[in-house]
Amino acid sequence: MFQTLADLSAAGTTLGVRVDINSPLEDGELADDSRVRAHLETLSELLDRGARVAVLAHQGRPGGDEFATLASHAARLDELLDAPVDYCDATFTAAARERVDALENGECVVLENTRFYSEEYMEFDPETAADTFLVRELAPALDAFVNDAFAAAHRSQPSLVGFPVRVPGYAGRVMEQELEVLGSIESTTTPRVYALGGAKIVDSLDVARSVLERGFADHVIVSGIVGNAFLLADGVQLGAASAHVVNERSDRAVKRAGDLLDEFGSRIHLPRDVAVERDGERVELDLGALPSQNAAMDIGAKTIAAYGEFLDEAGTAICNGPAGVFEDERFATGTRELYEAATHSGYSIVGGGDTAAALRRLGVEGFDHVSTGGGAALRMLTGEPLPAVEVLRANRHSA
Ligand SMILES: Nc1ncnc2c1ncn2[C@@H]1O[C@H](COP(=O)(O)OP(=O)(O)O)[C@@H](O)[C@H]1O
Ligand SMILES: O=C(OP(=O)(O)O)[C@H](O)COP(=O)(O)O
Repeated sequence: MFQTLADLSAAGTTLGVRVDINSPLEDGELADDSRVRAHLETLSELLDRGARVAVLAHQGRPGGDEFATLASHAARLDELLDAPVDYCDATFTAAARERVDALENGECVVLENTRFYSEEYMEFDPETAADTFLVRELAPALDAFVNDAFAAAHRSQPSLVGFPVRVPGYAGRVMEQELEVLGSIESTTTPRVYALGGAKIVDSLDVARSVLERGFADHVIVSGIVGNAFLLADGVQLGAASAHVVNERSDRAVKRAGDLLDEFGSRIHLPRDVAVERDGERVELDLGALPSQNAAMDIGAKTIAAYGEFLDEAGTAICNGPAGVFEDERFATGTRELYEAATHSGYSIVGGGDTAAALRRLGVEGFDHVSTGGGAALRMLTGEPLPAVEVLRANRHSA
């Protein structure tokens, strides 16, 4: 097991608290604060108990269009938390350490985007991560480390796996709750239906193989780019545009999907129709009416109806990835209706940063558990260990 906040004597201690507030931005500003809100429980509890909190987090990826400072995240936390929240435009330098040292009990400072520092975007074992500048320079300013960043727990990066080597490590409330729900899938009610969509083809293929091989999945229903990969594997001539969207993400996806169909085809269900753009409008095409010059951007009504039957009868529905390009209202139908149907199952779980944002945008509510993680949730569902969790379990420092 691992230590939680119940094991932590927080009053008067200086804590490094790693959260995942990696969020959609618009013009460099926070466009969706769901992940920020997800961590309010942990941060409020620690601050109310008199801790001095230094928040560590990443935003975007180097070179990506959502790579930005955490200034707007800090401002939103200052609005949402009762305690004073400051922002420091450094992460591990002397300036950062001085700012952390200056914290009073019940105060919080958000340190700068960890990925502004090159080693953070590399993967290391915990001991090597503990020797990176970020961890080596900042750890002496901390009494303990709390990891609440479930959504990044699949990344073996310094700010996620290095600190528990140097100071006592604890799971935050988000981490604790996510591990409890996602770690007990195999004890949920059957039939279990996994709805895998979105763009993370490789992760989704990993999940599909794992849950089918282990007998966790009674049905896997596929949509999104993932569904298109399976259609191509099944010999459906979607068209060059759809094939390009699949192959640019993974040149082995179609082969891997084909292998899964060969081994588990009776439990994998593919779209029966897709939606494409034609003259600016949404047009739904049966598979027999393909190929299409334009890419398949959503699943069609026949698919929604067929998948809805699986979901209505499901004891548990586990979902990740939008069914279509939900950002375009013309192609949001599949996501809206498929995920509405998923909430009618006995127990419904959904994961993914974009998926959760899609559900908020489309007004879909009623899931029993909305995970903060996408890739992390998928990795967890494959039964693979999460590096940031394993280093907490190692529990190198007693409580
Ligand atoms: N048929 C499709 N063609 C192109 N993009 C798609 C399609 N279906 C879904 N998407 C895209 O998938 C993205 C989200 O997928 P993903 O990152 O896997 O979700 P999450 O972050 O929830 O794990 C969305 O931006 C959506 O536009
Ligand atoms: O948004 C995240 O992952 P997700 O898109 O799988 O939910 C996490 O913050 C991890 O970010 P990364 O995939 O850039 O390492």
